[in-house]
Amino acid sequence: MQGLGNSYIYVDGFKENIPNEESLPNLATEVANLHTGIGSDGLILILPSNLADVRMRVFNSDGSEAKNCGNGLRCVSKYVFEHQYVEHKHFSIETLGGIVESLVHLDEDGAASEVTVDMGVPRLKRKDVPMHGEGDELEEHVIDATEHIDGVDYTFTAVSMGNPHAVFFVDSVGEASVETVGPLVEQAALFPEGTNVEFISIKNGTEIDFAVWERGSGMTQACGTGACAAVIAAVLNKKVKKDEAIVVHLSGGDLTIRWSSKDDHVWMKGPAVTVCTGTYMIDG
Ligand SMILES: N[C@H](CCC[C@H](N)C(=O)O)C(=O)O
Repeated sequence: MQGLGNSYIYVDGFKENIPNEESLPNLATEVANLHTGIGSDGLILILPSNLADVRMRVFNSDGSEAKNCGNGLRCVSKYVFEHQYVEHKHFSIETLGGIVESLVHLDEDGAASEVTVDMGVPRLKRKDVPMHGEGDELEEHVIDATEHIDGVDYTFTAVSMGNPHAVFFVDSVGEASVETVGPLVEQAALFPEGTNVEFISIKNGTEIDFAVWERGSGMTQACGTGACAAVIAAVLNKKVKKDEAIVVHLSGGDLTIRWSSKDDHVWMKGPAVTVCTGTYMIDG
């Protein structure tokens, strides 16, 4: 399945025997491989849950397990609704980053083509990103440029949506050095668990252009948690307003994000698409 081109191989843990724990990182890397596997940004497991209606586990293409995945949440929502694992259009999903609420929107054929996810409250304390450094409250941070980051001073805002994000403001997303600055920030010592890296430019009060270098997967077409982090960072830096429905233009398409001042929750709305189903022969 894919959400705005951010594709994962989804395994239905209600039907399949999930391989043993230690084999999951390698399985993620294996199935994600375009040439010797299937080809995706990673692996997502759809599982029963004791805490919510269903549970989602996310593995990046490098095998690392992530605590949240916005595009994944929309596709898991579509899948569990259409497979009748949930009784209503509104249900909860357990992730390592917390429990979120999902609402599927049906098209004229009764398919769940769009999904709204209440992504919960963003985490803005340094220790919750997590990010090293002094002071608890996050304000705009300057990362010291070195010669291998073309010697330019970059500023970014760090936000957690259950997973870490460093959001950079650039004049033009098309000219951003995503493939050079992205991996350097992803692995910067500042972030003990690494980080996803977003590059955004503010088009106007309700639109943001967006590119992303994902932790553990590299350049992807879209990052749902990253789009949420982008809007949070834009509000914190007074470039857009809370409660406004902000359209984030990602490479793979648009997401609508709103940070509500009523409950401080972040809402994400966007598409979810089933590409194909099949059987994968695990080596050995
Ligand atoms: N690479 C992310 C996980 C996938 C997030 C992204 N695909 C999304 O849609 O939010 C991380 O390691 O935190």
